[in-house]
Formats: sequence, structure tokens, C-alpha cells
Amino acid sequence: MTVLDDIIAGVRVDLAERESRTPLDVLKQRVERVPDPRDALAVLRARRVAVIAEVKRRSPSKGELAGIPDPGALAGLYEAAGAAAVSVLTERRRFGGSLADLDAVRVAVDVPVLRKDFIVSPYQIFEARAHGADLVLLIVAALEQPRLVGLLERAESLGMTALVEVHDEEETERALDAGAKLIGVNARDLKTLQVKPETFARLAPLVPAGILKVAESGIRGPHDLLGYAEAGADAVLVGEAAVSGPDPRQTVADLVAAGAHPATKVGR
Ligand SMILES: O=C(O)c1ccccc1NCC(=O)[C@H](O)[C@H](O)COP(=O)(O)O
Repeated sequence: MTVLDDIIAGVRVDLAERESRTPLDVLKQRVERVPDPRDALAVLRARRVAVIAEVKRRSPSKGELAGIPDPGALAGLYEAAGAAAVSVLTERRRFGGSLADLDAVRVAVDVPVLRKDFIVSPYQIFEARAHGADLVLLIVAALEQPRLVGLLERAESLGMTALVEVHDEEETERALDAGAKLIGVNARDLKTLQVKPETFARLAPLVPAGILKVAESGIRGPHDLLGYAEAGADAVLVGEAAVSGPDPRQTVADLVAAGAHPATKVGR
């Protein structure tokens, strides 16, 4: 069993429990009552290289990362530092996240919020929207093609943006075939959990102009952002370095400054 299979097995158990507590019809009624989603694509396009900063408590690769007593306050620091969006890991068993974290972040910031989870069912998309998310993550490696297409369409039908995550050439082709408008290249190999930054430079040329590219994982500071920008990134997603450093606001502010510098992303 791979790490991804193991995570998804746990996600399915937790999902079944939530579905039995809150029927889909009830969730759909809640969706009707939340404000419309923000246009995340427009927000990301407005930056040279945008920074998406993540609320990440722990991870399979590194274990406990940060206590994060107040995820809303952390997200507020990210927003004040200039983050274009905030990602919230809501998976419980391996990442220590929750929908309560998503709620806390939603009320604390105005920027678009991504529900980062292992989404396998439309129920989780309604759930994300009911809790105010503007974006959802869809991991191609976790989804058969018809399901990927269905989930992408479901997210868009609710006015949300899907960040479609890929790790190799075949997954990139599948993301494009599905109609992804925002593609995340995750440099973390899901089998070994090792971060291989060169993955982004390999896959970015396969993505046509007009489709935004997010470089995910292993960004520790401006040097990494500049490397990804050189290889074609429109945005970077940073988790561990932001939560586990001594000053999350400064870490994100340094990335934002590098991403906004006129010398970054020249000629594209
Ligand atoms: O972070 C992990 O160990 C991990 C393991 C298995 C599947 C996903 C995993 N991480 C999710 C992410 O995509 C990252 O949280 C995100 O890209 C930020 O990465 P980093 O800045 O390296 O924390």
C-alpha cells in the first residue's frame, strides 16, 4: 500500500462518518447560505508570482510541524504578509487538520482559501463550499479519469476553482484533458515522500499558456521561489517553511517580495 492509498483509506472512513451525521441535502442547503466564492484565478493572475501559504500542522514526511493554537491568527499573518491565498490542510489522521481549521481561517482572512485534502467524493466539495472554501485540491493520482472530470465540474458548478495536482507527464496530460485551469505540480514524490524540485521544470512546458501553474512543496525561501519562477511558475505553495520557522509572517513576506520583484518572471 502506498502512502497515498493509506491516507485515502482513512479519509474514506472519516468521510462515511460525516456523511452519516450530515446528509448531503443538509450540506447543499448550507451551501445556499454562504457568500459566493472569490475568483481565485483572477487573484493569482494579478500577481507576478503569487504566494499561497499553508496552514499545516503535521505531515507524513516530517511528523509534527507546529502547534498552531490559532489557525485564523496564522492565516491573518499570512494575509498581512501579502499571501495571495491561504491553503488549509483539513485531513485529520496524517496532517492533524479539520474543517474547524477551515472555518477559523475563513473568518480571519479575505483572500481566497483552498481546502487542501484528499478529495474522492462530491460530498467533500459541497462540504468545502459550505465551509467557505474558494478552491479545492484534486489529486490526479488519487482519481480515475471520469471521477476527476466529475469532481472538477462539480467544483466549477459551485463557482469554485480546482487546483489539479500532478506528479508526472501522464497525470499532467490527464489534468489537461479534464479541463484544469489551475495545475499544481507537486515536487513531493508520493511513494518516497522525497521532494524533487526538478519535477516542476520537467512538467511546466507541457502546460499550455493561459493555464496557471503552481509549484508545490519544498519551498524554503526566496531562492526556491526564484528557481520555480524561472521554470515558469505563476504561484508557489509553501507549507512547512511557513509554519515551522520562527516568524511565519517574515517567511511569507520574503517570498512575496521575491515573487513581486520586477526581475521575477521577466519575458513571460
Ligand atoms: O507533506 C507531506 O509529507 C505529504 C505527504 C503525502 C502527501 C501529501 C503531502 N503534503 C501535502 C502537500 O502538498 C504540501 O503540504 C504542500 O505542497 C506544501 O509543501 P511543503 O512546503 O513542503 O510543506
